[in-house]
Amino acid sequence: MNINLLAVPIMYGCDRNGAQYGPKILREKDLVEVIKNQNHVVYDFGNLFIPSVPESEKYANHEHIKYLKPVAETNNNLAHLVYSSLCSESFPFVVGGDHSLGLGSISGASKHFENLAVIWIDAHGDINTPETSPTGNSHGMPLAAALGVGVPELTNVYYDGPKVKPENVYIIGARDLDEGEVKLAKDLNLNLYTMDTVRKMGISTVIEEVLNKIKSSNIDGVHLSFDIDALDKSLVPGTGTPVSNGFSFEEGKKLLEGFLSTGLIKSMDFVELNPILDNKDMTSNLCIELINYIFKTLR
Ligand SMILES: NC(=[NH2+])NCCC[C@H](N)C(=O)O
Ligand SMILES: [Mn+2]
Ligand SMILES: [Mn+2]
Repeated sequence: MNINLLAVPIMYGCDRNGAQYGPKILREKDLVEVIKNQNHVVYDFGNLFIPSVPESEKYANHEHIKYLKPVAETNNNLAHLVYSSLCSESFPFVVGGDHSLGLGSISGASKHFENLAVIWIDAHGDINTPETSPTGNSHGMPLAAALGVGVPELTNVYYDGPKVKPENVYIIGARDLDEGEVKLAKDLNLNLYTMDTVRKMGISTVIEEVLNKIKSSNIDGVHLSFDIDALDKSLVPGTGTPVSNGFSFEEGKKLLEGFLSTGLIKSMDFVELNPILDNKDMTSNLCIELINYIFKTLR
């Protein structure tokens, strides 16, 4: 397959120094070679330009959302790269950076597809709004913004209005949802498979159910957004918001393969590696292993 490697070294969405170095360390660990060795052609687009804004201007654009302007601008640029990749029949693999970039990916993919579905594998829902966010960090908001909920600067990224319908959103592995997120998921009737639900149903049944729903709803493209904090806290010290009771490495692989082997996934994010927080490269090494597996199973 042709793969467009889109690296987005952004940390404005998590406000935690280090997340911007995800692409750098993964490249040092032969990211490009790893993908090529799984029989893909890689077009490395280099690092997306991230505007530099001093910390003193964190709240210059909004009283509660940090770095709103550079986050919106970055997502706008990313969206166009994702859209262009899809137009040229290349698979956009977006490497973060923090999860605020999920908005740009979804926006680009949704311009290309008539009816897009989004699978969001994450310990978090990332469906906060300025009103519900406990932190003001926009990496907790991208999925809400893609659904059309939030400030116009985010909900109107790339083109005005919602990018994905609530019935086409699948959140898997959530175990740290804020109060307002639980409410929004309910109000919009999102397909929410919390970790508790996954444990009750079993991973295979969850995969099967999600795929059946997608196949029966005239979806023409699926975007998979993978936040490494979906994995258990003990496995990923190098991420900004780790949460216990997460997936094991084997479970993570099983989930990824379950979706990637179907041929339905047309674009993907891989986010939230923070090398500065890492413990002896344990997380970045695990990321490389996962990425190897992703491109081994991608159809
Ligand atoms: N992509 C992430 N790791 N998001 C974590 C979000 C944490 C929390 N819910 C917040 O809004 O700040
Ligand atoms: Mn996330
Ligand atoms: Mn997360």
